[in-house]
Amino acid sequence: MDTQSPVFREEQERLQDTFREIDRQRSGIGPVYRGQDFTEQLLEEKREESRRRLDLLGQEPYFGRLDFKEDGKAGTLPLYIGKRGMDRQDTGEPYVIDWRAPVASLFYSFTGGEAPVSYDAPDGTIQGEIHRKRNLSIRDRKLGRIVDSYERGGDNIGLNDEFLLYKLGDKKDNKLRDIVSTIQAEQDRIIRAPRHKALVIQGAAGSGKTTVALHRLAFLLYQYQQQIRAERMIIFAPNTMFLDYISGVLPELGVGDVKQTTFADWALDRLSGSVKLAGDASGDEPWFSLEGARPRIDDETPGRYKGSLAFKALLDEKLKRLETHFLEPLPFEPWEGRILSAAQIREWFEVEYRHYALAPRLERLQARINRWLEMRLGEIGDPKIRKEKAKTGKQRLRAYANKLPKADALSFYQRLFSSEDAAGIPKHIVQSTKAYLKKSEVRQEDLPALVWIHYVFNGAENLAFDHVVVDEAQDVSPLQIALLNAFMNEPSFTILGDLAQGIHAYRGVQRWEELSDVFAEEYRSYHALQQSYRSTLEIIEFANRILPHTGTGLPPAVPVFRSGDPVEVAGLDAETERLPRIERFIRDNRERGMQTIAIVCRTDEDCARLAEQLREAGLEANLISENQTQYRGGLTVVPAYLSKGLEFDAVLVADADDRRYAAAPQDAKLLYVACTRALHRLTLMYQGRPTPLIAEA
Ligand SMILES: Nc1ncnc2c1ncn2[C@@H]1O[C@H](COP(=O)(O)OP(=O)(O)OP(=O)(O)O)[C@@H](O)[C@H]1O
Repeated sequence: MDTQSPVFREEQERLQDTFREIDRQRSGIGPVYRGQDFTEQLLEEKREESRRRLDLLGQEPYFGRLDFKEDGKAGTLPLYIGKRGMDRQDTGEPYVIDWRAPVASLFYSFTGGEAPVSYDAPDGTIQGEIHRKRNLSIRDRKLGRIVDSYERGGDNIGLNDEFLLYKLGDKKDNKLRDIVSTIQAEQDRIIRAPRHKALVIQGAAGSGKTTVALHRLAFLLYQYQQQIRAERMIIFAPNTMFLDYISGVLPELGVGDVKQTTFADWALDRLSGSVKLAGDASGDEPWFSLEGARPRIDDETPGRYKGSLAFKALLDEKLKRLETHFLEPLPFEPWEGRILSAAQIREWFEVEYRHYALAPRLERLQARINRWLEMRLGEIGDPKIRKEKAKTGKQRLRAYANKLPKADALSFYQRLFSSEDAAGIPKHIVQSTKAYLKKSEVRQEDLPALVWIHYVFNGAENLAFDHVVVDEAQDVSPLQIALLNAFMNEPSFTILGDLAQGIHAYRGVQRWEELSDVFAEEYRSYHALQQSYRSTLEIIEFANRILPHTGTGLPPAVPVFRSGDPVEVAGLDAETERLPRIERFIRDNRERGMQTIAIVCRTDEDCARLAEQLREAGLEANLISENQTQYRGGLTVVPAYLSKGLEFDAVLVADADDRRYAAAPQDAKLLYVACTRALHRLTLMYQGRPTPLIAEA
């Protein structure tokens, strides 16, 4: 829009006025209080929160304007919508509206037309009509672009997507960003879904699943301020590098303190160091290496079996049996002639303490026997005899305690896999598991069961979550979800993933019902996101060719109409051409302003070799490996299986030949992941025969 136009000038004035209001309020808060007065300290927390809010507003006060005419009221009200809200100090009128406020939902749900609209306010439904929807971009305190995506009575053709396309055309750095200014209606429905639901979201690659889940956390914190606390929300993601990549979004939305972890780290924490992971703990190796036939995946694949509800049922049955026969009480005889009967011990354990989980019950029992002993000692008048008896009594109590069974998750698990007890578990799983359990080592696939047993033994240690986000949920198991649900009073989940990217299908789910079966009917809520925002039309259409080979039966992703360069598939005549071609790809894309460039190889070894070759050629690349904790952006060399969740301006899939990506669902999923990482430019390179997965139908 022309910067000289009356509309631009009007918005410019509004913006200046907003900055004046922000500055006024900011200076009204006063300096930071550092004294000892308790009331002042409490007030300071509130003042600090206001400072943070005003700082955020100061960077970009708002991004949208909606002119709303409420039924029964005179005049149209321009509502300015921002990441945080602000009322005018003098009149108390809302001046900027928080994007999470009920009325702001109109900004997202409205997609055009003159029909009446409504939103749910705390006092009931409010109806009215929209007269204008405007996007405003503000950077460095300056008004940039103004795009009207709707004007009542106007022709409104083709305007709707303009601002979105402008945003999607941006180049990426090393962090995921918030999308508050362009949240789409289908995404908004998920973000604003009620709290007590287990939302399962199947979303195409690039449909905004991760972003939407993070916005949902910000929404829940706003909407349920009294019931939900950030530090009782938790995000589970596949690895620490991914957590680093998404770590910018919540602070941008003004949300702090949400726990972010991987399931393995969380599980190991629960088990407080009582188990050791085997060297090959992930057990991923056979599934990603190229050598030999890749194993078949079914319900008896170890990772899938150990994460199944069938295995949980077996555990529960054995745990129940253990509980009923847990204690065969023996009488306790602290010294000759003094006996605490087995019946009394049983009574304490089975009746008095029955409400406790096994481990705290045992602790209470021991403390009770100790108290009984102290009382008996107190009855002895002669101090000398008392001292003698105390000595023997304590010794015998220690010996007695040693004989009591232990409520220890690893021992129980080891016993379960010892031959006679293992009935019901497929033989090949028993054999392979027994081998490493003997060395007191476990694998990641054992962690859900171990934490489950630990939970049954110990209770939920007050660890109730208010909300749980599980990202890349196609790789998690029903037992994991059931376990997390046990740490919550009522289900409140956002579970998101894409079965077509299920490259860990040997431990994940094949159908979403496997996860939603964990919840009662009234909590289940399934959503599908098909529109993909990340990549150009050309890249999405190309990736859609691979999709049918994944065996998931998922429909093709729907592109936003953002056109770019065609996808390039380059055949090489000789190995000597490979490195120069890769170097050229990097150079070309840098010249064209691409900030993040990834070369995706099939295996870790392929990546290590290429990164070394690039280094020798003077190109320093970040080589991504399994234990990476940070994603740095720039030039990256990454194995396909670790590229999941990330995105890059330009992607080169090196070695897209028929050996590395054969006609098999697992390979198709890997290639699909690799190709869908690209925002603007995608090239595939191969020697020999190209992968059959990209053949045109
Ligand atoms: N409504 C939107 N407006 C602008 N950008 C969006 C929108 N929705 C998603 N995006 C962008 O699309 C890209 C993909 O988002 P995100 O990584 O959250 O998707 P995803 O579904 O989790 O992807 P994948 O499964 O492929 O990892 C991001 O760059 C995100 O900012």
